[in-house]
Amino acid sequence: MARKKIIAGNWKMNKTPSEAVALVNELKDLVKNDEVDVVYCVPAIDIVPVVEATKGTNVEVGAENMYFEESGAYTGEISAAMLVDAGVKYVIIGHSERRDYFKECDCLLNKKVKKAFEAGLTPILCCGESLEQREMGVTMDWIRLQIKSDLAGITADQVKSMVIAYEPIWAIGTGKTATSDQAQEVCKGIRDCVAEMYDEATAEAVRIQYGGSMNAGNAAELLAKPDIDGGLVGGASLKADFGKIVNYK
Ligand SMILES: O=C(CO)COP(=O)(O)O
Repeated sequence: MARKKIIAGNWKMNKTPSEAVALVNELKDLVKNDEVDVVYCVPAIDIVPVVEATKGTNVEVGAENMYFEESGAYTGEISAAMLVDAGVKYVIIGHSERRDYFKECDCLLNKKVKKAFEAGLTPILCCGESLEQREMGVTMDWIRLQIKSDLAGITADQVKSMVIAYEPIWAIGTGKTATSDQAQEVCKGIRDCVAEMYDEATAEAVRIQYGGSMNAGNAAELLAKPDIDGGLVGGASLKADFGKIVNYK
């Protein structure tokens, strides 16, 4: 069965609650497309108003992060149960900005992935290499390590339902997109890794996005590749361009 494309915006630390609602309303008609899944991953404080503003539309809401503990004394953190209760369906886990600036390691991310599934959220697990790693020729070794650690103990059925985002760090926010061939090669490598860890059926089902300077101009070429099942879009998700990415065909 063909995998349905999933185009997700990652708003990062942008948009106040009132700006968020204004953006949702601005994009409402532009992002209509029932052939793809459309997701807005928004800052925690924007979740409640964005869930409200997207009611009755084709857009689902995601979080950009969460903590793995159930509840308790974890000042500043947000639990999976809070996200679910607020109407969130997806959660980004292990974005390179969190791995880098907030020192999130694979053992923590594995706990977050487990908790997300336990709560009924769909994880969007990010992986990707630095420029130095690419130049050293260890891109796939590094990504395989990330995936194997972050998915430890996760079942085949869970993996079938999740999303993996390949985001080369050197392409994030730099305007320097991976070529569609480079992106395809790694997305295929990720699928092969899933096949090895689980089986062919799981590898065929899991959706793999590309992220890194995706925009209205390059989306169609990237999304035409056989192993690229969608995009995780940063900068271009904050403007009308996002509608063009969703309607890339
Ligand atoms: O990090 C990204 C999405 O998670 C990509 O960001 P840009 O699209 O701004 O490069």
